[in-house]
Amino acid sequence: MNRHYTQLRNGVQMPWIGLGVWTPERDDATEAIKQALEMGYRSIDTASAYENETQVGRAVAESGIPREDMFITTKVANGDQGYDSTLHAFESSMEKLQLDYLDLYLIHWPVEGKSLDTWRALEHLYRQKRVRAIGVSNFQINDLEGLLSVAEVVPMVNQIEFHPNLTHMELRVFCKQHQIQMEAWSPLMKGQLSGNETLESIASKHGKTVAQVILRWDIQSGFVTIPKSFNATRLLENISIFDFTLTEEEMSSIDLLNKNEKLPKPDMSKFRSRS
Ligand SMILES: NC(=O)C1=CN([C@@H]2O[C@H](COP(=O)(O)OP(=O)(O)OC[C@H]3O[C@@H](n4cnc5c(N)ncnc54)[C@H](OP(=O)(O)O)[C@@H]3O)[C@@H](O)[C@H]2O)C=CC1
Ligand SMILES: O=C1CO[C@H](CO)[C@@H](O)[C@@H]1O
Repeated sequence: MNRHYTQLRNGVQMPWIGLGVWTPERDDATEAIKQALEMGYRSIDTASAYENETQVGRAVAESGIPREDMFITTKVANGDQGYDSTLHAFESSMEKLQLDYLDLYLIHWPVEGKSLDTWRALEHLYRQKRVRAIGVSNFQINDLEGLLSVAEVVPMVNQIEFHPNLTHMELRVFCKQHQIQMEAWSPLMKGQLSGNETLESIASKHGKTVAQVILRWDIQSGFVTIPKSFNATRLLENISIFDFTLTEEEMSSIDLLNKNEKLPKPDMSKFRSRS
């Protein structure tokens, strides 16, 4: 059902939709991931900071799905940034994930004075073939310009907050120019989906839910999307988006909902050195 892939600039195939597994409550993700894999999900987005890489590793190992069919992403935490500490953090993540290679390794957030050294470590892991693709997260145009001025390997992915209230038009143009695949975090606005007449009317025209319309809009906008759900009904709902197409007019009317509005910031104390 979700065997739909985008091709990264180095030729690696990445599923258009994956499962996000961050929860503020630190709920156990193992059973939800297993259910998702049975339904056809093949891509999982975790991070060292989510403290659930062990659960991801267990669910993937117990699923019996061939390694080459899976696409696993994790991220280096802010407190681990720097060259040696990133290499160390990578090995720790791999052990928890029970993997000998990773599909995508991201810098979780830009950290001033550290991210360029972190990037050199990611380039090293990429050259050593420990990682099939490397990228960044939460990088704005100025962060990317700084990185691109020194990078030997151009980032393949930039994972950012993206939903109908926050559409990053300029960043999208920049990433497209540099063949950096955009990826949407919190695509479902953390579940705050009701009360928007435009989205509700498009959903009812297609016989789909508002969540499905937003996820379809993501991929038609060229964004890989990683909605989180630990509920069987919603897990299935979220990957059932390949049997309809939004018109150009519908796409534009969703683009016009943009308010440049970020979701409220959660408690960042778990994210160590992020100030
Ligand atoms: N790089 C970064 O800095 C960040 C990355 N991320 C990544 O992105 C992923 C997704 O973002 P996240 O912040 O979790 O938020 P999402 O926008 O994916 O929303 C998740 C919430 O929406 C609910 N939900 C899921 N599907 C539906 C549906 N079909 N209808 C109604 N409600 C639904 C979920 O509840 P339920 O589980 O009960 O279904 C959950 O409460 C994260 O899990 C993480 O992997 C997130 C934030 C930052
Ligand atoms: O990855 C993450 C999980 O979600 C948090 C809340 O949106 C983010 O701040 C963090 O970067």
